[in-house]
Amino acid sequence: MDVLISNWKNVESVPESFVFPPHRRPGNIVVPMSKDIPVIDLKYCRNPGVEAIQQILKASQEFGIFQVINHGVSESLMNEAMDVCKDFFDMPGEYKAGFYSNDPIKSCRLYTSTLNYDKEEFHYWRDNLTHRCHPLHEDHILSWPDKPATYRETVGAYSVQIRKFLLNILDILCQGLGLEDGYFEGELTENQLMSINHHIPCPDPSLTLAMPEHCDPNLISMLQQCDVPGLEIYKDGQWTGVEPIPNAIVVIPGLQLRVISNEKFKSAIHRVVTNSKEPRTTIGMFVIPSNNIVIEPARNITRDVPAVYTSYLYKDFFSTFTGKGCEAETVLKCFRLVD
Ligand SMILES: O=C(O)CCC(=O)C(=O)O
Ligand SMILES: [Fe+2]
Repeated sequence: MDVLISNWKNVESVPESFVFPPHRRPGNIVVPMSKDIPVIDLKYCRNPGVEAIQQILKASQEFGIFQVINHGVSESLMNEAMDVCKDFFDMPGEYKAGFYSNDPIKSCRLYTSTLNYDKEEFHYWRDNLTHRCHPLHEDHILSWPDKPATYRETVGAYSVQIRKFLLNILDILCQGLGLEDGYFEGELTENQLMSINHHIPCPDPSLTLAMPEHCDPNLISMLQQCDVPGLEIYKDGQWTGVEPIPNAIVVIPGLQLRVISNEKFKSAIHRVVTNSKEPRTTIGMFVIPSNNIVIEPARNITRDVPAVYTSYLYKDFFSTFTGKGCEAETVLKCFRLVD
């Protein structure tokens, strides 16, 4: 069978290599949609009011995830970006094969499950296309799909608008934490990856997952869900769904924000489940520090309270993260100063 699940047709049962051991299966439990995850209305503001700032801070403290509406990113551009991403996964297998790679160094790679496909015990029900998209160097753009024909133009414009949006959110968090102006400018936000997930309908969603339980290891992430649910967060001992709201942007502060905020902020534990009816496509954008930047609890915060974490290089955090099976608490423990 073809490795890429987006090439599979008429799938009648879950192949054995995608069936999880019983204790890791999502099972048949119906997970309700969360009524609590904050939905923050920015009313198209470049300079959001005090109320929105307070809401974003509170959401970062209590949930480590929130949704934003009226965010200023063009709705038609969001729809066009989703369309070109879906169209890419609908392209013939021979075209997509040119992008297939499990090499994390490659600036554009298409793979199934995880980059560890060859060694992992069981596979996740997803295909993923990841590529760099900041700065918009021609070298990067030339590595992106050239089909559908509008992919590069649309995704280029989308990357720029989403970056503006995420930097604006970081400015708000910077003010809210009382950090010096421009704290997140430069190397802390040097890289940006676009990560498109595609899941075909799964004949038995109780047996497998589309993405494992995880926290995002980077600085901050955004997600554009399509209208098909699947994203869930783990809070207060249970899983709840993140409702797909048309044109909303989901924001997840990453583990680096948890460290920089000295544990004031959370980074939501999340996973993705499959469904048997419809394909699901989502676009994620990850803002990532440069490898050699020092990450530490912000000094403006640790003037008054003890630092919870030691200083480290981002690359050391990231290699520990992948080395420890992407298990957030285990990794954070390696850099903790206090229990
Ligand atoms: O596709 C989703 O809804 C979530 C994706 C995600 O969590 C990730 O790519 O890190
Ligand atoms: Fe994630």
